Parts: sequence; C-alpha cells; structure tokens
Amino acid sequence: MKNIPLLLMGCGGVGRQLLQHIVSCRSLHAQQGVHLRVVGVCDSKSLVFASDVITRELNDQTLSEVCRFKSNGSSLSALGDLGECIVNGNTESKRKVLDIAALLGKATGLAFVDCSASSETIRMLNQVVDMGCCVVLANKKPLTSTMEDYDKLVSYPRRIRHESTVGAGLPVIASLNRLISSGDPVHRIIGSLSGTLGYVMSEVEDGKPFSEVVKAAKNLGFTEPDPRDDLSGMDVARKALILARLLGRRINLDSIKIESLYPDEMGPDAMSVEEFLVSGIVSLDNDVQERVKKASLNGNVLRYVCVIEGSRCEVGIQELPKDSPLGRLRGSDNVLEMYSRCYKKQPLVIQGAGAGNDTTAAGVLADILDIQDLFP
Ligand SMILES: NC(=O)C1=CN([C@@H]2O[C@H](COP(=O)(O)OP(=O)(O)OC[C@H]3O[C@@H](n4cnc5c(N)ncnc54)[C@H](OP(=O)(O)O)[C@@H]3O)[C@@H](O)[C@H]2O)C=CC1
Ligand SMILES: N[C@@H](CC=O)C(=O)O
Repeated sequence: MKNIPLLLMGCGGVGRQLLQHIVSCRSLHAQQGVHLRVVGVCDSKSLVFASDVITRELNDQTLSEVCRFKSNGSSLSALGDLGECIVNGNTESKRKVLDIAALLGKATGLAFVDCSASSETIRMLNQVVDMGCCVVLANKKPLTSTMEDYDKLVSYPRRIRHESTVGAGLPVIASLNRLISSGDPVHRIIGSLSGTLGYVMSEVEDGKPFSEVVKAAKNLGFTEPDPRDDLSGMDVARKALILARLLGRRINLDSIKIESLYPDEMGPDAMSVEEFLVSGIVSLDNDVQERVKKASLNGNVLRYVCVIEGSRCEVGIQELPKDSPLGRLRGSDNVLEMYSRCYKKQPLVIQGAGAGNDTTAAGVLADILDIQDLFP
C-alpha cells in the first residue's frame, strides 16, 4: 500500500469536506493501493497533529471529531483530549507545521494542502516547497501574490496542483496545461467563473432580491468567507490572473480591470461582513433589479464575465443574449471557452458546477491522488 502523508491548512467548509471525502473514500483508495495519511490539521490558530508524524496519523474517528467540532464554529484550540498532540497560537502552530514539513518533505513528499482563504500561508508555502513538499491549493491567494512568490511556488511544476482554484472541481487547469504543453497556444479565454455571481444573477432574474440571494449563496457554501470578495469581482480577478499567468503573462492583480457590484463605502474597511449582510447590501437591491430588468427588456441577461485575450485581462458585468452559452447558465454553474490553434472556430468548452464545498473538496482530493507517483 502506498502511503500519502498530508497536512491540511484550513478546516472550514472546504477543508472539512475534504476530510469527510478522505474518510468516505477509504475502501476505494485501498482498492487503488493508496492510503491518505493525515498527519495534521490546522485552523487559523492551532494545529492538531499525530503524536509521531513519521509513523502515525490522525485516525478517522479523530478526523470526524475535528469536523464535528469545527462545524460548530469552535476553534481547534478548544478540542478536548483525543490522544493527539495540539499546539495553540499562530506562531507556535506555524513553527510546528514547518518542523513537520522539514521532517516529511524530502523523505515522503508530504502533501501540503491549503484550504484556507488566507494570505498568511504564502510564506510558509514558499518554505515548504524548498523542503521537498508537494503543494495542493484551493486557496487562490498564494498564486495571485507577487510574481516572485508565484515563481517560487511553481518552481517544481510536478509538485504543485491547484485545480480547485479555478472552476472548483472542473478540469480547467488540467485542460489548459494540456493545451499549453502540447504547443497549442491559447489566444483567448472567455468565461463565467464565479459560482456565486452566476447563482446570484440567475436568481435575481427570477425576481428574488439581490440581498437575499447573496445570503443564500453564502449558506450554500458558494461564496468566499467574505462575500464581498465575490461581489467586488476580486475572486474572479484572481481566477483570471491564475489563468493568465499559466498562459505566460507576467502580470499582477492590479493589471486587471475589475468591476465591483458594491460601492467603496461598503468595503471591509468601512463595515464588517455581518453589517454588510444585515444592513448594507439591502440598499443595493433596487439598483441590481433595475439593471436586470433593463437587460431583460432587450432580451438579454447580465453575466459576470472574464476575458483574457492578447494584453486584455478584464472581469465585469456584460449584457448577453439569453440564448448564448453564457446567457443560458443557471445556478452556480461556470462555463469556460478556450480558443487555440486546434480549437479555433469551435472553442474547447468546460461547463458545470463551479462552486460548493463538495465539488471543490473533490477537486482537491483528485489533485492529491494525482501526485501519488511522486511518493515512494
Ligand atoms: N467554496 C467554494 O466553492 C470554493 C472555495 N475555494 C477556496 O477554498 C478556500 C476555503 O474556502 P472555505 O472553506 O469556504 O473557507 P472558510 O472560511 O470556511 O475556511 C477557511 C479555513 O481556513 C482557516 N485559516 C484561516 N487562516 C489560516 C491560516 N493562516 N492558517 C491555517 N488555516 C487558516 C480558518 O480557520 P478558523 O476556522 O480558525 O477561522 C478556516 O478553518 C478559499 O481559499 C476559497 O477561495 C475554491 C474554490 C471553490
Ligand atoms: N466564491 C467562489 C468559489 C470558488 O472559487 C465562487 O463563487 O466561484
């Protein structure tokens, strides 16, 4: 049996779902001759880890207990005695995580899995890459930081997977990488890459208030922890940047034209997420409804679109015919069209659920299994 050790950063909606998938796929993975050995799980303040990370793992009972505990909104630091080790405090946790990475990186290719939504992991990721770890990301921030951080992170291309960063579980990155590595240059990408904004737009079309559907998208696990990351277009811009950098563009987030759906006065510096959702967002309902109605009178719908072509990289609202590939999208579905030499007139199209904890975690799990040939 091949053992794949992994350490999980982030135990929110996606991280917990990943642990649940790992536990429920035990017999499937055993048939494939693989065992995922979870040696540690981190939240923002603490790390729970196996007492001997070289030979032991957090067993399935412990993983289930961690999930149950985190889904109640508790911090790992308050986890009772499960017979495992725990370190509390951000600095101490980071130090211990790096110790584990140093111990298991070169020896085993430890899969370092980032399911947080934080920029704080970037430094650590840069360090563990040099320790021989493999990196699997659902978190887009490490790939959308400076070019220097990006170059470091992708310096061992076989050791990084990040399928879920664009289109959740959809095979967007894998497909794009296949085109690129076969020398088929992609010259245009157009798509609707936000599950949240897709869901919001199609629900508002059905007459529901914008503020209500944003809250519903959050409850369904589609939004970022702060839904303003979706509504500002920043989350789509990050996806656009990840794709553009894969295409070889050496650009940063500030090179991307981004349209926001809310004014600066409602930004994170001005109000908390709760204030925004409880009192701020309601004031946007009428405007959004008006825009949607106006488009509908022209036989059109509004879609939040990402376009990458030549030096152009932009994300924003477009009014599109109802009966177009993007206009027909419903719910949290994403669609992405790639135009290349081989896919010149008819693009390569990838479509399907583009957000949600289940599909995102499934994408992360598939990435972890995809790197198994690197393990002894
Ligand atoms: N939901 C979706 O459809 C998709 C999500 N993603 C990405 O997946 C990631 C996770 O999303 P989601 O699960 O919804 O987010 P959550 O907010 O539910 O969970 C984030 C987790 O990360 C932890 N965390 C925060 N900072 C750190 C840190 N410095 N080190 C370690 N852990 C940390 C949090 O800890 P604590 O519990 O203590 O707050 C929390 O457990 C995001 O980056 C998102 O963009 C990607 C594709 C689709
Ligand atoms: N918040 C994102 C989740 C996936 O990246 C979205 O809505 O698409």
